[in-house]
Amino acid sequence: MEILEIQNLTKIYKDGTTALRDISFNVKKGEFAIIIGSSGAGKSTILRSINRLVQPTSGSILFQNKEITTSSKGELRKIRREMGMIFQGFHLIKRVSVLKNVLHGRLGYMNSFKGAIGAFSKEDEEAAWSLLERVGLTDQAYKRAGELSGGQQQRVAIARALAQKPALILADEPIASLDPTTSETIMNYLYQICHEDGITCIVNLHQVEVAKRYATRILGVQQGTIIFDGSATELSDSEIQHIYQKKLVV
Ligand SMILES: Nc1ncnc2c1ncn2[C@@H]1O[C@H](COP(=O)(O)OP(=O)(O)OP(=O)(O)O)[C@@H](O)[C@H]1O
Repeated sequence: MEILEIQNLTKIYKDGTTALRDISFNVKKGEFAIIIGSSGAGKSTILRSINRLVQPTSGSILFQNKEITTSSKGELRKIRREMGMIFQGFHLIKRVSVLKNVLHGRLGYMNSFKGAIGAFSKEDEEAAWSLLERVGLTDQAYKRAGELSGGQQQRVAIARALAQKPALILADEPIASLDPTTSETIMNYLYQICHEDGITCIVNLHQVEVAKRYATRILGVQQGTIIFDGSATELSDSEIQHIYQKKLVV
């Protein structure tokens, strides 16, 4: 079953930069898709278009059969709570506790008054504790998020994304600022939890070897176009060279 259907997506930024050129691809429920490509290829623009942090110039994005590119503010709020987002820089609120950060994953389901005063339900609190347990951080729950190591902060970000009970997780360079061992831990958590819970995941990565290890599908992007779409075993050295090779500008 398709969870995401992207058709003829183009993004031209205000300054005239064409970041995406007429790209089309579908994602099936349960896929762990990894997008690779050199810096500036358009990876972030793809992810940000999917949750409409970026407004596409043209094209269509259907998420669970709902059109994202033209949805109203209210519809977008509902759509976004089913999409967890994980960033390179973690995007936690550093001065509040780890537990509160995880609970913030529930804000999209609360009215703004309850959200503002932090009136989380008992059910939400229990769920947050069990998510912290899944990412091995119950002993850090009352620490301020900013006191944690980078790898621990990314685990909090994963738990926060899961608190949304998402159908889809979008992870934009989740290991770019972490050392190799910590990166492996993060990828293991992300892969395992998505696999166990049937959550579809799209990850942007720079590290091709890591992509090959985890991806059920790899998308290779070059200058705003998808030039490879296949499995890790299909991604040969020459394909990798092709993806990372810059076209000559004449
Ligand atoms: N807000 C913006 N305004 C203008 N151009 C932008 C903007 N954001 C991105 N771009 C440009 O769009 C192109 C694609 O950028 P994008 O960030 O999607 O690439 P990327 O593959 O994610 O790169 P990286 O791996 O370095 O994060 C690049 O040429 C970039 O400079």
